[in-house]
Amino acid sequence: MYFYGTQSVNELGHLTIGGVDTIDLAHMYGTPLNVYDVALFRERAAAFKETFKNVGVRAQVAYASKAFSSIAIYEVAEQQGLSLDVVSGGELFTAVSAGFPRERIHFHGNNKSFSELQYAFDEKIGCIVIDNFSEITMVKDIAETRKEKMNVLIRVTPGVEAHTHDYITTGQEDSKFGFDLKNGQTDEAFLQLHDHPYLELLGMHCHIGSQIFESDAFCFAAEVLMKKMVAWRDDHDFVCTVLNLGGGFGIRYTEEDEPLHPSAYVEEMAKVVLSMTRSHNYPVPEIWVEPGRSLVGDAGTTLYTAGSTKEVPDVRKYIAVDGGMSDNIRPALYGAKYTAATANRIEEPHVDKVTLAGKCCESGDKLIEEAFLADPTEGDIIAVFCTGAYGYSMASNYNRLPKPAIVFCENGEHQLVVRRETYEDVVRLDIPLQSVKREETV
Ligand SMILES: Cc1ncc(COP(=O)(O)O)c(C=O)c1O
Ligand SMILES: N[C@@H](CCCC[NH3+])C(=O)O
Repeated sequence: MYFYGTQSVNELGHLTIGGVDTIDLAHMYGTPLNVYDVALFRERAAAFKETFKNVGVRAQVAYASKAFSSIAIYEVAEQQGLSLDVVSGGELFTAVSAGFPRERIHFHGNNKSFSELQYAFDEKIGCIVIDNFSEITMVKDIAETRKEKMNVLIRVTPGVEAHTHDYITTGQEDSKFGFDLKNGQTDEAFLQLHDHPYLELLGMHCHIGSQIFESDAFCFAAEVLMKKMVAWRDDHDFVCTVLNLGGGFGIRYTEEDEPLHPSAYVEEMAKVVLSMTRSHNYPVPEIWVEPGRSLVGDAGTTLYTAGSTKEVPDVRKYIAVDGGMSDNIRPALYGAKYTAATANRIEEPHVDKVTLAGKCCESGDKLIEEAFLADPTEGDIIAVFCTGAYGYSMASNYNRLPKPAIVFCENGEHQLVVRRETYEDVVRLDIPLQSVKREETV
């Protein structure tokens, strides 16, 4: 059994997280339940920050909160001295609701609306990462009308094809994100922004994709952007003070995954930046990174209750749980792989091969095609590991399933941080038919 972070086993043979018995949690809060190991999040955050300190560069580590956005996780991020990457008015509102320091909020997105951008100005956030030409027009318009300053970065697609699922690569030229580096769009964006009276161009941003293991791809992206920064200095006498290299650091979902320690990726990138600054006599920029998955992914575990089983003779045994693609779309969307365990008998041999199915009305709603569990039977609590990133944040009410509750565990204590949706929540936006007149039919 592979344990993440503070996971362990207690005297009852139950899985514990943050020193709390997961079976107690399942009984107290119900299932499906997302449980976060807060100490692991803190450890990861500290490791990123420590790495930059050791390498000797100024840095901001921004939590890419699309991975899991809630007021409580923003509060923990704040406590850890992280910055915050938000990608919508809704995430910004969550940050504001958490009282997150505005100057450490960075706003991303390939189609920010005028009102979202105005909201960013209202809140005087730290930086807008500009993605396209219409955004330049809008941001200039807002800044000039209000006569207000705003820091901006230019998002660039550096032409790096990282090895990951097609849906989560973003650094290649044919991407909906950012300005292309090779065809001149990035330079054009630079010319439109670099001497604006209200917009403070800090530098460049790139993010090559998600769940990437090879550090070469990150280092290559750093090199490509540094070269462009040097060219702007040489041609326009403009020095970038910030280089944002995004997130995307891969984590271990199953034993097939062999990531480096998350902070090792940033160490290598920082070294590339330092060596380029030395060889081009360039002032060392502040490096920003945006880890999402590598901060919260393995800190999250989902607890389900096992329900019906079905044997397809000589083919497989299905065991269904009380959630599925509604709380974790990743297996259905990306073919993502996970591991699981029978949390109430965690020490027994996990040798029974089953397909862990969800309860949604879709044949593709399988959480794990080949799960090895300890003789799973109805009523068992099944823990699916590593669900902390892009699980709850991509959850839906498909089949009108209420979204799960979320509990934080740390030092033997637990706290509900997102309550479970009720059936009333599920219909809260519905408006019953009232005034539509029907033609009388005879
Ligand atoms: C711009 C940007 N930054 C950071 C991230 C975080 O990525 P990850 O969760 O893989 O670290 C993403 C998502 O892929 C992103 O689009
Ligand atoms: N949602 C994706 C990652 C996309 C990251 C956002 N750019 C996943 O679950 O792996």
